[in-house]
Amino acid sequence: MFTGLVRGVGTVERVIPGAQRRTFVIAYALSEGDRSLGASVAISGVCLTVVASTARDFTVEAAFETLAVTTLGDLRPGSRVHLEPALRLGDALGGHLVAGHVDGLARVRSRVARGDALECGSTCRASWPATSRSRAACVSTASASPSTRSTPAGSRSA
Ligand SMILES: Cc1nc2c(=O)[nH]c(=O)nc-2n(C[C@H](O)[C@H](O)[C@H](O)CO)c1C
Repeated sequence: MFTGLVRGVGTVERVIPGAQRRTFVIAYALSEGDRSLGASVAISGVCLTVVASTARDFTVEAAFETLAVTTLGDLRPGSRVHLEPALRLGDALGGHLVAGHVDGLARVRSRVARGDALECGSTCRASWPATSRSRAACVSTASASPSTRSTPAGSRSA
């Protein structure tokens, strides 16, 4: 589980294509506990598993289904990604509980600066789950750091 509060920005160093998945090497010094093999990390809001790590970078793999419903397939060497290690028992929640399981894509229709906040209007696809589908237009606001929290992380223009 995650809070949705971004803890850092990593840079994609390498993208390795595969038949059923894509591998990303991300430059970012996760703490030792957060980069152990099998640890979950939210990469721009998408929960992935660490499959290799060093003191300066770590590696994750996105399966074809993950690539189909997120923006991860757009990542190239040099792309920047939002990072959040998984919550541990006892951590302060801070934000809210987020699973990191992305449902689908939305198209951002508008971006309006409102003081410190950025209001984004987006259109959800009909294929979204019923709970989301009932809201044909979603509007989200973020009161801090508009550039990192303005749109649903991991979503791509539909
Ligand atoms: C823990 C985890 N690890 C991976 C992974 O290593 N690679 C992958 O492709 N998908 C993983 N997932 C599921 C994704 O979070 C999920 O497929 C996306 O959020 C899209 O729903 C999860 C939940």
